[in-house]
Amino acid sequence: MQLTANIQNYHFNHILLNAAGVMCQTSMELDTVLASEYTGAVVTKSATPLVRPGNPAPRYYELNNGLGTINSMGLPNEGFDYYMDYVDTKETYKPIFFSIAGLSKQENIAMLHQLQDADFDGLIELNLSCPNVPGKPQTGYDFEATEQILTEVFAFFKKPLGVKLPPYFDIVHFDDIAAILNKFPLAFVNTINSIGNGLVIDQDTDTVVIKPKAGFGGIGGTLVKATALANVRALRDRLNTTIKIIGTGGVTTGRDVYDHLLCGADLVEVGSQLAIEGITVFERLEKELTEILTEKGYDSLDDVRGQLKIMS
Ligand SMILES: O=C(O)c1[nH]c(=O)[nH]c(=O)c1Cl
Repeated sequence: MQLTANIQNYHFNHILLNAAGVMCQTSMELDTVLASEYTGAVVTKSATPLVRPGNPAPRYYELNNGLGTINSMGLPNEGFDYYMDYVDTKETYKPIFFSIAGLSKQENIAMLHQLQDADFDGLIELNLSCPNVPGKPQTGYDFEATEQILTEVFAFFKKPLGVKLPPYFDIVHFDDIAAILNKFPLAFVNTINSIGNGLVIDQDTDTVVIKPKAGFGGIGGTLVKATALANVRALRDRLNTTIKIIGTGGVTTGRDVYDHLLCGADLVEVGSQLAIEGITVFERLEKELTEILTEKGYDSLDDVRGQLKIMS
C-alpha cells in the first residue's frame, strides 16, 4: 500500500507528520520526528525572529479523560536563525516545513525575505493562527489583514508557501477565506490550528489548569475532531485544486486519519496525540489506517481523498 502524497515538487512517502508546536522546538525533537519510519516530513515549531521563552508554566495540560489538550505556550521557540541553521545542515530526503509566526506583518515579511534569499529547499508554513500571544489577535480571523499580508508576500516570495489557519465556524467565513486564498499561488493550506481560548477546570481544586491568560488556551485532540473535519472538507470543496490540504486536528486513531482523507486531506498532522503518546503514535496510526484501507479494498489513497459521501 503506497501511503504517499505530493505538494508541488515535493514527494512524501508517508502522509503523517507532527503538527507545528509538538515535538519540533529543538533539533533533537526535529531529528526524532524525521527519524521515524512512519513520518513523511517534519514541521518546525513556528519561529519568531528572536528566541522566545514563551508564557509562564503551567501552560500545557492533558485532560485526564484523554479527550484533549489545552495549551497557552506563547510561541516559545529557539529563534529564526536556529531553525535556518537546522534546515541548512540537516541531511534528509524527507521534506521539511519551516513554520514562521512573526508578531507583526513586518516580522513575517522580514523572515520570508530571508527564506527567499536562503538556500533552503523546503516548504514554508505561515502561521496565521497562534491564539496565545496576549494582546495579539489571530490574523486568520482578520480577512483584510490576511489578504494584505498574502498580497505583500507573493509580490516577492517564490518558494512553496502555505498558511496555517484557525478553525472557522460559519459557512460564510469558509466562503470568504477561500475566496481570498484562491487569489494566491499557495502550495497548501493547513487546517486547523487549535480551537482558540477554551477553558478547562481542575475538578479537585476548582482552578483553571494553565497559568497564562487566566486559564484560556488553545484546545486540541479528540474534542476538536468534528471542527477539524468540517474545515478540511469546506476548504477542499472551495479551494483551487492546485492548493493542497494538510488536515490537522483530532487525530488519535487510524480512522481519524481516514476521515481526514475522506474530507480531502493530502497530508495529515498529529499534535495532541503525539504529545500524549510519543513518537510511536505514527506507527500505530499507519497500521490502523492500512487495516481500514485493506478492509475497504482501497489500494491508493487517491481513491479515498475527498470521497466523503453526502445523503442524496
Ligand atoms: O502558544 C503557542 O505557541 C501556540 N499554540 C497553539 O495551539 N497554536 C499555535 O499556533 C501556537 Cl504558536
